[in-house]
This record gives sequence, C-alpha cells and structure tokens, in this order.
Amino acid sequence: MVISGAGKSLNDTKIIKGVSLHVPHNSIYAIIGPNGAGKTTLLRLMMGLLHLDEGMIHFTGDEQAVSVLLENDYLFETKTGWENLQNFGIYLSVNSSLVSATTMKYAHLLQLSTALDKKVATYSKGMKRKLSLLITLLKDSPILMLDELTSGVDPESRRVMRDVIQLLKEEGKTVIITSHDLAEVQKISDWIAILANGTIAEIIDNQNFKGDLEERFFDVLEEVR
Ligand SMILES: Nc1ncnc2c1ncn2[C@@H]1O[C@H](COP(=O)(O)OP(=O)(O)OP(=O)(O)O)[C@@H](O)[C@H]1O
Repeated sequence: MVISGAGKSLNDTKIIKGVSLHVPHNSIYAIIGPNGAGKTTLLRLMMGLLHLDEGMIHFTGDEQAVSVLLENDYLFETKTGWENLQNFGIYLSVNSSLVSATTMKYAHLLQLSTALDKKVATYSKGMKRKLSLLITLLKDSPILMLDELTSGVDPESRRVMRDVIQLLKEEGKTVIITSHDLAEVQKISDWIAILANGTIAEIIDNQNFKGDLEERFFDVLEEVR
C-alpha cells in the first residue's frame, strides 16, 4: 500500500499535509504522534472513510479488501457478544458458518469465549474492544486498520490483542495501527511513522532500531517544534 502526497483539510484547516508512506505487504505498521497530530484523520483517509484533497492512495491488486476498527466501539449494547457477531456478519455479508469459525478461532485467544453469551452492556472497556476486534476479523481481509485498538485496555488484554496481531501477520496480513502506547508499538511493529502537525516527521525501521522509542519520539517532536 502506497500513499503519496496525501493532503486533507477539515473545516478549512489543513490537517494532513503532504503525507507519503509505503506500507510493505505483510508488515505491522504503526502510526504514532501526539494528540491532534492527525493519526485518526490519516487512517480514515486510508480506510476510505474520508476523501483526499490531494495525493493518492494505491493498493496493490490483492490488497484491496480492508477491514477497519474505529477509535470508538459501535456495538449493540442490549445484545450478547455472540448476537453482535451474527448481526455484524449479516451486515458484512459473511456467512454464518464463517462467523462461527472465526469466532471459534479468535474468541479463545482473546479470552472472550465465556463472555459471548453475556449482554455487551455488561462488558468492560477491554471486552468491548476485543469484541470489536473480533468483528473486524470476520471478513478475513488482507489489510487491517486498527485505530487505538488497546486504548483504555488493561495489560493482560493488551498482551492477548498483541498476540492476535502477531498471528495475523504470520497468516500473511498487513496490519496498520495507531497507538499512544510506545512500549507496545515498539514490541510489535515492523515500521513506525511519527506524525506531527499532519506531516511525517520520521519513519523508523523498527526491526533495525536499537534505541528507546520514547526517547526518539520526544527528540523528533523537539526537532519539528
Ligand atoms: N471533523 C473534523 N472537523 C474539523 N476538525 C477536525 C475534525 N476531525 C478532526 N479534526 C481536527 O484535526 C486534528 C487531527 O485530529 P485527529 O483526530 O486526526 O488526531 P489524532 O492524532 O488522531 O489525535 P488523538 O491522538 O487525540 O486521537 C485535530 O486538531 C482535530 O481537532
């Protein structure tokens, strides 16, 4: 997936300015940056939920299907987790046997199996996030875009989500994430783009990066200020 010269204004303010990125196939690619840097806006452009004012986004042939996880959970609170999966399966045109198979595969890994019979209104933030992730996985898309997957989630749930992301990579998928958790980003990402004021301030090849990400992050922000 290649983004070149992406630009976007919202309410007459330029939010994304000349962003170019190459997200390698089958990589875990993190976009980090301070509040208001434009991470969600950039991800929404990549998701196709917003239209570019300038530039282009190019998917290679086999990468066109994208599944997305938004920053907030959009779940049916009065239905059980399992009913949510079935309803979203219908909405996403995923047949019910595939919904069952995907649920069987990931619910256990996400430690969500026993909660699936309970109403979502009784779920913790972490459980809701895991259910939203499971819904995102129903479509088996080659590219997953996950906006703040682990925000507000406890360490153990973060770890199981991380394990699932790693498994997805092993299965050949490309995963793009935004996060404020630099320790987590450093653990799982192949590439890390630092976004500041709507521009890419730095791209880190994390497999060859030996330093401390937090330190690098603050240095980069200092340089662009
Ligand atoms: N619909 C909108 N209309 C006008 N401005 C917007 C809109 N959505 C976002 N913005 C502004 O765009 C800027 C970037 O917002 P965005 O949510 O993309 O940042 P972010 O890096 O994801 O921040 P956070 O870490 O807080 O989630 C912010 O200044 C925000 O106020």
